[in-house]
Amino acid sequence: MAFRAVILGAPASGKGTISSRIVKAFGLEHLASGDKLRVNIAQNTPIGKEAKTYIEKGLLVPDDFMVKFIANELKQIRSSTWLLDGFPRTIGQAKALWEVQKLDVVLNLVVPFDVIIDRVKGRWVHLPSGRVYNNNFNAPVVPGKDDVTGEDLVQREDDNPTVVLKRLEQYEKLTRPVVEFYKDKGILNEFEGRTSDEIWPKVKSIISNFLPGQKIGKL
Ligand SMILES: Nc1nc2c(ncn2[C@@H]2O[C@H](COP(=O)(O)OP(=O)(O)O)[C@@H](O)[C@H]2O)c(=O)[nH]1
Ligand SMILES: Nc1ncnc2c1ncn2[C@@H]1O[C@H](COP(=O)(O)OP(=O)(O)O)[C@@H](O)[C@H]1O
Repeated sequence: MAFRAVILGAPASGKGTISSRIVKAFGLEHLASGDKLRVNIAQNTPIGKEAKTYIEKGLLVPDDFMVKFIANELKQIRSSTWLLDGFPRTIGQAKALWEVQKLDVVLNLVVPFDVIIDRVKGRWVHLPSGRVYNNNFNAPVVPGKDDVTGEDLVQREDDNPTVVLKRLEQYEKLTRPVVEFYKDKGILNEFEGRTSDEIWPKVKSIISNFLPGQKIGKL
C-alpha cells in the first residue's frame, strides 16, 4: 500500500523523536533532511560542504538545492510508504513536492518555544543513524555513547543558543506558511503539547486510520 506523510514542527519540537516512534509502530521509511545533510557534512561531500555554509549560520539551505537533494533521496527509497521529516520547510519546497507527489497526511507538532529552547541545550545525536538523545528526557545508557552502536554522541554545531534563535526566526518566516499550505489542502493534523509522550498517542491514532500497526514480534 502507498502512504506518504510529512512531519512539520519548529526546531527541536520532536520531529525526530516522534518519527522514530512512527517507524517502530508502522514500519515505514523515514527520510530526515537534516540527518542526511549532516551525514554529507561528516563525509565532507560537495553537498555537505555547500549545505554547511548555511546550516552553521542557522539559515535554510536554498530551495533549488534542497528540492534536487530530496528528490534524489526519495528515489533511493524503494517503498511507496514514507515519512518526510524536515522537508518541506518553505512554500517553494512544498509546491515542488506537491507537483510530483500528493501526500496523504501532514503532521504538525506545536510545542511552546520555551520548551524548545530548553530541549536544544540537552540534545545529543548519533550522526550516522540520526538517533537523538537528551540529558533530561531520553539519556543514553552509557553517557555520550549511542545505545545501539556504542559510538560517540555529539552536540550539533547549530544547537548553540545564537544559531537556535536564527533558526526559530527562519521557522517563523519561512516554514509557518507551509502549515497554511497544507491546511488549505485539507490534510493538516496539528498536535499541541509540551512533551512527546503526550503528543505521540494522538499522532499514532491518526496514522492508524491509514496504516495497520506493526505486529509485535512474529506469531
Ligand atoms: N525533555 C524532553 N525532551 C524531548 C522530548 N521529546 C524530544 N525531546 C528531546 O528534545 C530534543 C529535540 O527532539 P528532536 O526529536 O531532535 O526534535 P526535531 O529537531 O524536531 O527533530 C532531542 O534531544 C530529544 O531527545 C520531551 O517530550 N521532553
Ligand atoms: N528542507 C530544508 N530546507 C532548507 N534547509 C534545511 C532543510 N532541512 C534541513 N535544513 C538545514 O539543516 C538544518 C538542520 O535541520 P534539522 O535537522 O531538520 O533541524 P531540527 O532537527 O532542529 O529541526 C536546518 O536548520 C537547515 O539549515
